[in-house]
Amino acid sequence: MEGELRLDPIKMSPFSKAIDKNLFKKSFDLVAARVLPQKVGILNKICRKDLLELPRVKHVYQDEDRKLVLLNQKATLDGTEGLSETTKSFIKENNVKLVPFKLTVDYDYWRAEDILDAILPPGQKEEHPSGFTAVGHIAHMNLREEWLPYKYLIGQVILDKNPSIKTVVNKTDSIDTKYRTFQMEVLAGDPNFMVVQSESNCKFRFDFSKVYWNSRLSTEHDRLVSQFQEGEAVCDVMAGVGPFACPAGKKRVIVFANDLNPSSYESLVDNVQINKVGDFVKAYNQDGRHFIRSSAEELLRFSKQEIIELPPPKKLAKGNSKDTASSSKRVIGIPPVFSHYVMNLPGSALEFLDAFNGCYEGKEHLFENRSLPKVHVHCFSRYDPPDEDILNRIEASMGYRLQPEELSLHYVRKVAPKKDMYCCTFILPKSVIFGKK
Ligand SMILES: C[S@@+](CC[C@H](N)C(=O)[O-])C[C@H]1O[C@@H](n2cnc3c(N)ncnc32)[C@H](O)[C@@H]1O
Repeated sequence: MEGELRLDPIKMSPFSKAIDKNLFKKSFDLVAARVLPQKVGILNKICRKDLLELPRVKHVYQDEDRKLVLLNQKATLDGTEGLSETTKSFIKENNVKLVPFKLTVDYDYWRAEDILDAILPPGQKEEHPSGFTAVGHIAHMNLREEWLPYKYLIGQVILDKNPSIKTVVNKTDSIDTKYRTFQMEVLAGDPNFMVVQSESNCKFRFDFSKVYWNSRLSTEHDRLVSQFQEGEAVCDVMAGVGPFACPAGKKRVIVFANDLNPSSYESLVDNVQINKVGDFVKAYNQDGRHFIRSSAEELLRFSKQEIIELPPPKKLAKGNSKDTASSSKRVIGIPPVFSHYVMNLPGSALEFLDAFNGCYEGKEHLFENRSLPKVHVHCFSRYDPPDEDILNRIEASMGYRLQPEELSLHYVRKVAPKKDMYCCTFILPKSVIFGKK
């Protein structure tokens, strides 16, 4: 047990739902130096290298009017072995008494990895399944086939060892549903899927069993939001519960955020309110293809208004005069056209690009002093490099061949061994958006 305490294998029946915690109570025979309290400091200093050093185990205990200082696990009771000459001399010169000490640890002491190593069958220990993704209070696991017989035990260990986790779920199918949600089974804890998750300085509340959420996309959310400027308008075609829309709204970007899943839409509306971005983010529940077309008209109508942003109530009270209130209010104009389209539905978003054909037909004048909109469309590709594959798919859908230099590809993450996620950014060609519908 050098450096750490170890658990021997513990036999537990697979499929059992409860862990017998008594099986994890273990005692270890050690040697302690019994000294006057005032000697502990000097002993700690001089014999430092020979003291017990174990994570999460204290090495000094009270024993009536004396202190017991635990020595390393190799030290023998007669003090002849396992100790350096310096420590031996200190013991001799100070007449230090060595006494036996039984160190007892229980289930609470062991880490999830220790417990799983002890209860799972040997041979596969290098990859014990203690990893999970946390979404609010939920630990989301994706257990491999061989661990399934032990799934409830694994769930219980994860629940016991992670104080912020109240529910442990395992994914039971692959994500290929319309709304990118997946079936899950509760392995341990409360069957409560309503979570609150923080990301990009915003709070998101949603039912994890009914909507799409992936904490691994937080960098991608931040990356795109950082490209949006105050006063620009963004069309988030597959917005989910708002991880692009809400942070963008906080930057005073005007966002039309849409999702086809009624549960996502419900949470989106809720999250807009929670994050106080209602002046900037409007939520919709439409099919993305339809939304690309309808939102252009809708924004044009909306741009006849302006957003008047009042200072927060506290500031008003401090200033204590109407003048201060009106001078610190901000008027933010709404642009008639979108500067960005975000389409994060990697399995099929490229196929929605045909909807841009003619979406600004007869509206060239709106772009007189403005840049054409940029599209940020996510996709998967099995090719390396993926450029040609993606250019072909864009052309097949949009009916326009982009030049390689017109397409900027950002690698987002590996989804499976031969499946990478990318974000393709390009400026919508004039002939597409001003052409015929
Ligand atoms: C991969 S999720 C991305 C959600 C969010 N943008 C994010 O980054 O977390 C894709 C979203 O597209 C929505 N969706 C699926 N089909 C759609 C469609 N035809 N039109 C609009 N949204 C759709 C799903 O409900 C889901 O919320």
